[in-house]
Amino acid sequence: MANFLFSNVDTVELAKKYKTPLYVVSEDIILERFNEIKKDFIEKHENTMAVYASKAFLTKEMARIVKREGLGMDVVSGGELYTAIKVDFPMEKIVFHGNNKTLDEIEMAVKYNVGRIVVDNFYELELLDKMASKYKKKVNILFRITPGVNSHTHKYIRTGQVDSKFGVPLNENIIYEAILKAINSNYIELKGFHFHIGSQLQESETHVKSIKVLTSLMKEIKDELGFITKELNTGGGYGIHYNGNESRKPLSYFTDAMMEELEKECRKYNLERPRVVIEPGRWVVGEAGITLYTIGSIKNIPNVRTYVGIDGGMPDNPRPSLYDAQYEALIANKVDEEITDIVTIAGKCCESGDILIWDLKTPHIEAGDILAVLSTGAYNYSMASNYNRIPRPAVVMISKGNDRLIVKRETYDDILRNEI
Ligand SMILES: Cc1ncc(COP(=O)(O)O)c(C=O)c1O
Ligand SMILES: N[C@@H](CCCC[NH3+])C(=O)O
Repeated sequence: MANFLFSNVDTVELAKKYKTPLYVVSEDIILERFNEIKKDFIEKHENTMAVYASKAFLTKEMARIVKREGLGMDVVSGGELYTAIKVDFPMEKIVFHGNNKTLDEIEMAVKYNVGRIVVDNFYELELLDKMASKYKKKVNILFRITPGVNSHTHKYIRTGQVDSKFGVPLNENIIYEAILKAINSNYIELKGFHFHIGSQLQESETHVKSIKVLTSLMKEIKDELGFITKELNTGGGYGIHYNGNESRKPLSYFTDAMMEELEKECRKYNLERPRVVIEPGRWVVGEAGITLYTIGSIKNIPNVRTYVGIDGGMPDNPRPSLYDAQYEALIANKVDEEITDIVTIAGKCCESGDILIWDLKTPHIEAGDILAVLSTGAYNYSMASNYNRIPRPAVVMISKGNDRLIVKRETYDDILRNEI
């Protein structure tokens, strides 16, 4: 009987050693992605920078890897920033996002001198101006702009359309006012703009359209306000393979298309090409992670369906119930067995919607088999909860055939830790 090897490590042995459910993350795959970013974006195009969108997957060890590899990091909360602070991440390489940063978060950003604060609205601009003046520091900002393009992805992970909670709307009066306020502040240095149009995108079309929109804005505000855009942060959003036809395209499929459009438009408008920043999250870690579960109860409803129960589900992977996300999976201890059955993988929560995979083709399954769900590296650990008071799984990182624990499995006492 053959076992499933993930990044050259026997996953059944990992399940035995660390128990299940278990997140397994391959440092080898993460490094392949970082190397592709360096070779095909940073070194290929001058005056560029890449920041890893830490919301996809962040632990102290992940932050150390990003730091060691020399990339920047996008954070979206005090908690993500705190993780970076705890590993002495270079603060000038931090980009701080968020549509409603709290005063405490703004203070943290100013105090620790984060490299860029991406300002989402006027309210934030005012709070930031006051905070920077209190600390007598000049802060570097970008404005997040909603470019008004519709991306083809689930509506909950679309962000660039006109009707979005994120960013400054593409409205002349609003944008001019924002820019003038920033320019006239003694404590704010406006470097340029940011857009992020959505996540798990399969085509570069909306990125390219957004570049068109932003360059036209850059031209207009240069003419009208004399403001020169020095930096353009183009967000992330590059898709990966989960299931069916979805694929992870080479990074350059997106970045070359954007750079080409940007250079063309800058020539057309006689603008100097700004520094370009990218912020991939899912593309870096999505396929670098899998989740291992142990199979327990099996319920066969004759002529209807077979439900296969696992020891995790919605709390460690909320994506199927949130976005109808579809995953591929296999029986890790039976990879060479003939596929004979079609089953539905059910999580253990008290929710009918806690189904991880509908109609998965498998060999004959028995209790005790190990299920490996693929492409769970992004937005699984980071979105995990303790629903039904289920402890969060451990995270194991594998590198060059070796495994190491990077996050301990939660205990019941961890769940009760803050309770009085
Ligand atoms: C501002 C910003 N940058 C980067 C990302 C990373 O997105 P993705 O994981 O799709 O690359 C997100 C999340 O969608 C985001 O909101
Ligand atoms: N959490 C989402 C992605 C959100 C992207 C962040 N702006 C997902 O799992 O697909």
